[in-house]
This record gives sequence, C-alpha cells and structure tokens, in this order.
Amino acid sequence: MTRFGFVIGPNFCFQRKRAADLLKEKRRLCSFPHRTACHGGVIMSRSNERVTKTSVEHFLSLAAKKLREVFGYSQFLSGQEEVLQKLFCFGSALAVLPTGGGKSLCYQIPAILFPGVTVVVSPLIALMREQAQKLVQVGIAAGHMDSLQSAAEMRNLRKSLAEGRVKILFVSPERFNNEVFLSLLRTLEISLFVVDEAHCISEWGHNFRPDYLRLSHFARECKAAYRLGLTATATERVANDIIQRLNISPDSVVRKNFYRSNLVLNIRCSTSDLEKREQLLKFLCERERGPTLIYVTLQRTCEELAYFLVENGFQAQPYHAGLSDEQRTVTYDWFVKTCNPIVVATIAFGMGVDKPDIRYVYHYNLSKSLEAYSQEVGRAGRDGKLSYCDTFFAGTDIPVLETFIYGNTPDAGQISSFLTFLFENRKKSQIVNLPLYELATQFDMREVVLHTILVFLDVYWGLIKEVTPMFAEYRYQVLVEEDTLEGHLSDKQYILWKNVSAQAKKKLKWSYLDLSNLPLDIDMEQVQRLFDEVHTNGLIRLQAGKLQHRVQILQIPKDLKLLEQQLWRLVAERERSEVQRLDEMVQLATSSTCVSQAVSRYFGELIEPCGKCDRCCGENKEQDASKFSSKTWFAPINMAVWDTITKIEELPKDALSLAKFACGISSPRLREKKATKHELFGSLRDSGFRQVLQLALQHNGQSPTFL
Ligand SMILES: Nc1ncnc2c1ncn2[C@@H]1O[C@H](COP(=O)(O)OP(=O)(O)OP(=O)(O)O)[C@@H](O)[C@H]1O
Repeated sequence: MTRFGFVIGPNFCFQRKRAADLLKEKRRLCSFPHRTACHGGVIMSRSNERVTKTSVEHFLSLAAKKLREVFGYSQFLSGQEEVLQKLFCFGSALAVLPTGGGKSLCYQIPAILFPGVTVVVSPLIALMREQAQKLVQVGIAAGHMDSLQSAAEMRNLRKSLAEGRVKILFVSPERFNNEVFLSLLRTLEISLFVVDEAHCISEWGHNFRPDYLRLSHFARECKAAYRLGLTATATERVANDIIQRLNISPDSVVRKNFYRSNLVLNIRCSTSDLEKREQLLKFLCERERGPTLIYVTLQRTCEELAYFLVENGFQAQPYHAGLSDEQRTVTYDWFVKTCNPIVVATIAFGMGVDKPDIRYVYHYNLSKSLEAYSQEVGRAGRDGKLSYCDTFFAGTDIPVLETFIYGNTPDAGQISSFLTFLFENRKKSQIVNLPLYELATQFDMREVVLHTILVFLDVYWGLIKEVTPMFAEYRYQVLVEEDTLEGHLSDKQYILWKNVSAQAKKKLKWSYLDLSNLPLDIDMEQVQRLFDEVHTNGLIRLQAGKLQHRVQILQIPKDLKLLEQQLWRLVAERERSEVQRLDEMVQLATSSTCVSQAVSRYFGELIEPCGKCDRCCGENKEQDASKFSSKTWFAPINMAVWDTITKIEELPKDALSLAKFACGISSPRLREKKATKHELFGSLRDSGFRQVLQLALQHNGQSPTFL
C-alpha cells in the first residue's frame, strides 16, 4: 500500500509490456457488444444481435484465462461462470452464493476485462483495505476511499483515478452522501458497479443499512454499463428488493445452494448457562482440536466465556466491538496464525474472515435470524473438510436478543417531535445542520435510528436530500509564518481566512474553531474548501471533529401528522419483521427437522435431510416442548423491583424509558442521565420487553399503541 492509503499494483502501472497487453485487451473488449446503457431498465436479451453466442463464448474463455493466469485457479467454483455469463449477457446480475463461495471473483475478473473502473461498495473499511491489498498482490491496481484517509491521500487517489491507473475502487456506502465524491464519480468511466453484501439494501434483509438504500439512486444514475449485487443470504423477498433497487434483470439472478455437505449443523436446547458451559466444555474436550469460533450475543459474555475457557486450559481470546482496533487486529492475526486457536466473539467478528480451516463454529447464544445463523456457520470448513457447527439454545437467549430489536424502535411521540424540529419554520431549499450526536439525546433515539429516518424521508418521500456532511469543529496549527500565508492564497481566500481565523480560540499550539458558531454571512462550504486546500498544501495541520449530517429541505410536508403516522408504521413494520425473524430462529431451534434442510427451505431450496446431524441420526430428535414453550422463557415480573424502578428519581418517567431501563436497553437519554450505570438497570430483562412495556403503559395509564 502506498503511504497515500491506496494501493496500486507494483507491476501494473509501470510495466510497459503489461500496459500494452491491457491496451490490446481493452480494444478487443471495447469491440465487445456490451450494453451501451442501462436507463429505464432496458435489458438486452441473449437474442439481441449485439450479444452473440460467439461474443459470450469469447468473453468466458478470456475470463477462464484470467482465472488461471491472474488468480492461479484451474476452474470456476459453482455459480461463478454463470454469474459472469449473466452479467455479460444482461448487463447486470445478482449472485446469491454461499459464504466462501467465491463471490469476489465475480467482479474481479470482469474488472480486469472491462475498460474503465469498477466501483465496489463494501460495508467495512478494514475489509476494503484488505481486499485492495490482496488484489495488488496479484497485480491488479486497486484503491480504496474511506473516512480515515487524509486530504493528501485522497488527492493522490483522485489523480490516479483521473489518469486511469485504478481498475477497482472500493468505497463505503456513506461516501455516496458526499457531493465531491459524486462529482468525481461522474468524471469516471464506470464499467461495473458492484454492491457487496447487497442484502443490506433491503429493509426486509437481516442487516439493513440506511446508506445502502441511497445506492439505488446511484445505480440508476451512474450509467455503469454493468451492475452486480453480491450476497450470501437473500430470501426470495430480499432478492426481489435487491434487483429492483439496483435495476438488475430478474433473469440474471444466480442462486447456489446454501447447503454445504461438509458442514454438520446441530442445535441443542439447554435450560441454563451452566448447562451450556458443560456442553461446550464436553465438546471441546472430546473432539479433536481444531480452529474454533464461538459466537455469543453480549460483549460481557464474550469476556466471561473466554476467561472461563482459559481457566479450563484452552487457548481462547475474546473479540468484540468494545475492544480497541489494535487489540482486535492482534486477536484476528493470532486466530489466523495460531494452531488450534479459540476465539469467543460477538458478531463483530465475521465479515471478511477468510480462514479456510475453521473446524468448529459454536453458538453459545442463539443467532438473531436464520440469515445471521447461515452467515456465521458459513465461516466453518471453507476448505471443504468436515466441520461441525453446534448451537446451544436456552430460553434466556431470547430476551437479550429482543432488547436489540426494541432498542432501535422509536415511538410515535419521538418521531413526531423530530419531524417537527426538521420541518417546522423551515423554507424550501434551506440547508439544515443535524448534529446527530446531540439530536440523539434531544429526541432520545439512537443516531442510527435518526439516520434511518432521514434516509426514508429522502428515498421514499423525496422531502429532503442529504448533502455533504461537515465537521462542526476544527483544530489547527499554522505550519508557516502567519504573515506569509497571504502569499499562498488568493485575495478572496485570504480575506476569508482572516475572517474565520479571527473567530478561532487560540491556545498554546492549536487554534480551535467552532464552525457552528460562525457568523451567518460566512459560507460554510467555502470555509471547508479553504481549510481543505491549505491543509492539502501543507500550510496547516488540521484535525476535524464532530461530523454533522446536513440535509437540504426539498419540500415542506403538507400534512405533518399523516407523515408521522406513515413513518411510524414503516418503523413498526421493520420491528415486526425483526421479531418475526427471531421467532423463526426459535422455531428452528425447538423443532425436530434437520437444520440444513430447514435453513435451505427458508432460502427457497428443497433438499433431503442431511443424514449426518443429531436430528437425522435420532439424537435430540424430540425437544421437550414443555421445557421450551414460550411461557417458560420469560420470568414473571418481580413487582417489588418494578416498584423501586418507578421511584428512581433521575429516571425519565415515560413508559418506554421505564421499560427500556428495566430491560437493560440503553438509550441516549438514559445514558445522559447515567441511568445505564444504576444497579437496577436491566434487572427485569428476563421478564421480556413486551411484558414489561405493557406494565409500564398500564402504570402510566397509557394505551398500548406500541405493542
Ligand atoms: N475458482 C476458484 N477456485 C478456487 N478458489 C477460489 C475460486 N474463487 C475464489 N476462490 C477462493 O475462495 C475463497 C473465498 O472467496 P471470497 O472471499 O470471494 O468468498 P465470498 O463468497 O465473498 O465469501 P463471504 O461471503 O464469506 O465474504 C477465497 O480464498 C478465494 O480466493
């Protein structure tokens, strides 16, 4: 990787022979009849005279050649060639291939063969960097653009893009809110637009990400000759959503089996954590050692369980989002390099883990959905060797998973106050600054929830448009003599610099500028551009903080009440679908059907029972239904504890806050009041959120509209 944060293949740019080869190939491909445009969903059919059988064959033979020469593989994995063929014929494709099924190759080969640049939207910065580095190792020029890059890195990358020296550009979905980035993309010849983890685009997917939703605008506008969606987990409904949003032809969906015959999937029911620990220890002791991944729901469990295993003589490390980046990298490297390591992890560990010989994936707690479960077990046995995946389910897993669902759903009142703030007394075209970190406390909604609402208002209602976010704080040091600055800037820039720097608070070395307090007649965008430029030119050292979202009001809603109701219905519907997903997972856990068969059916495939798991072999065939009926999952509410909770002075007294506090669901307002540190925080968790909320509503004499 260059010090400018992007990677260019060492042999790619500078070797003349390679460049000449590519040029030859580019000419040949330019004569290929690929789709000239993708507007309006016009799909060129196989019978179209421009996509002939010969051209498809030619394309596929070139692809096979690249597979061997560049990647060193002798044949395609199941589905890869079909994806390439569909992509070439239809101009778009959706690949639903299992985890470890080689989805990346489906864009890497076309990227080399097509002229122009391939843009890959990828959800994780670490993953993007790793993928770009891997590509460079095989001689493909790849770059990545992320929020951790400096202005100089960005400038250098832009230059390389302009000079056509980047073949694959990885970007995060958040980038598409940035106008500077969008105008840069408009100058590029994008031949292929790829959305990795494409299920994130669907609200009905298990991992919906609001920024993905906006990609649908871009997929239609960017005029890329080809579009490709990649996912391992998409039900029929989610796949339909993806193809609609990415303007992909329904004829070009390639779906390959979830089922992998080398994985033995078992789910066992336990009555307590103690029983789970015993079962886990038994397996770890009795089974042949091998790289092991143990999934848990909570960070606390992660730490405790790793400690417990170490105490019992195993090499185990925790991995979760609460650890520092550095610590996580160390654990990841240790997991990849050590012999028979055990990592106890939350879902923070998963995406991009490409260790081929993971022999065991244990679920100490239940996954939140069948999609999540299949992604997680998919980490095992990528080398095709026999591997075991065992889940230990207890009813106590459910309230914990529910808290994640309910913690992200605002109530109607919260939505109403936020919409009033956003639209009342505003004018059309007005830009509104939204410091989400502050608004989260003000409206008691997590930042991610506020962000989702903004995206809905943009994509579904067209009421607002998100514009380039800005930092609210600058901290800078001038690196040249202040009086020489004038010589580096135009007159206009210098006047602006003088005006703005006069507002900064100077301390010993650094000056601090609060951008939200600048006089109204100063144009923020000009200030941002000026600082960007002086920083890029090495005149100042700059650190920016407090990123704030900004939206432009496109229309003032005529009926705010109606909008509130519609929005709330949408949010509530999402909550219901997540609850349903959890219920489906519980059903899977407590049924006696072969797990591989049941999960395959969920994804629309009919297969025979696997014949290898406990259920197929007659063990654990019948779960004790009475032991696991929903009535026994939730403990009765301890009314003495509830009474004490209602009397805690510093607690907000609305029903939702009381119920969240009792069930240990953190919210911005509870955090602000330091209530999450209170000893009774989460003390009624085992009683289940729905039951506690009902009680809280009764206590406050409110009607249960939320339920
Ligand atoms: N044709 C092939 N032959 C052999 N190995 C391949 C082939 N194609 C890809 N691979 C290898 O398979 C592994 C998995 O590939 P990749 O990471 O693209 O999978 P994926 O489908 O994106 O998985 P995930 O969903 O887990 O991210 C990689 O190590 C890759 O190099």
